Amino acid sequence: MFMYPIFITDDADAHVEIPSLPGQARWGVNRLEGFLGPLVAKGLQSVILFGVPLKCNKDARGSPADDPEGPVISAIRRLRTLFPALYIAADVCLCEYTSHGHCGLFRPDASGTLLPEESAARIADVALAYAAAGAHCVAPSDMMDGRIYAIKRRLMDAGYANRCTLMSYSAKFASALYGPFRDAAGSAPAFGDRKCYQLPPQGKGLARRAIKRDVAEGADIIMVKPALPYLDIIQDAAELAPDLPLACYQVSGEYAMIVAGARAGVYDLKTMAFETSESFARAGCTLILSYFTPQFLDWLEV
Ligand SMILES: NCc1[nH]cc(CCC(=O)O)c1CC(=O)O
Ligand SMILES: [Zn+2]
Ligand SMILES: [Zn+2]
Repeated sequence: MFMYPIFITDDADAHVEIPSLPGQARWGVNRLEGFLGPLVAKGLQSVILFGVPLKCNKDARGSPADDPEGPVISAIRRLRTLFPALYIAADVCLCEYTSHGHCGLFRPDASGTLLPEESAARIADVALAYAAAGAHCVAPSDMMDGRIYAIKRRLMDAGYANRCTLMSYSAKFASALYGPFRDAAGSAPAFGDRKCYQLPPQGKGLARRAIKRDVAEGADIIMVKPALPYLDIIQDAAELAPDLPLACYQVSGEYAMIVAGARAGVYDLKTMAFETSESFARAGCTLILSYFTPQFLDWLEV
């Protein structure tokens, strides 16, 4: 049930710890064999890749996102060769690659308005590039309207729709819990926030509509993010999309909070990691994106 989020940077030999995300690091492609080999031997089934470009030239269109020599495409290719049985998902977004740090494209006239159709088309280009590189799953986290249909259409037209799963971050809330991730990925917005395209925490109806819309647009997996504060939304998604796998993302801030609480003696780390994961399963999840995945491989002794 566990999918492990990993950060791939564009320095091929890098292994740099992320202070705000204890135990997690940014990895270069040359380090992936040593990093993941022991985990695959212990039963690791799947990963989701996040690109952390530090050397590239970011621009308004997020051009480095689908650079064939970029970290994500290089990592997909390398992992397919190294670990043929590993399921490889790739997060698809522009914020790590845009000069403004936002997840979509802006109207060029300084009005600060996003361009939903152009953004969805650009996201679809990036998703197709990851699918063509060998990703088993593409997971758009940008939240631009219409992106699921745009990606599905593009994958179908290029002959990849039956080879690449489309996992939608359907109910992604504008959360305070993404801080460590933005630190890790260098993707904090240069101005403003993401409240125009991520859901407000009180928006239960909006989340339900977003889930139904993504099912109708062709999503193969629905995701809810963050996880613990949104168990009701997970339960709603299980009801609204009963025939699709349901994922949740226990995000960076949730992970950091659990680790910090354990260090402060509030609870035992392992007990708390199990309790939260069991609550996701109870609410209806069949897939959990978790930074605890390597520890679960030990704890569960698969
Ligand atoms: N497209 C950005 C993205 N993709 C995954 C996360 C968060 C993951 C985490 O916190 O672990 C974010 C952060 C954001 O929306 O600002
Ligand atoms: Zn983004
Ligand atoms: Zn706004």
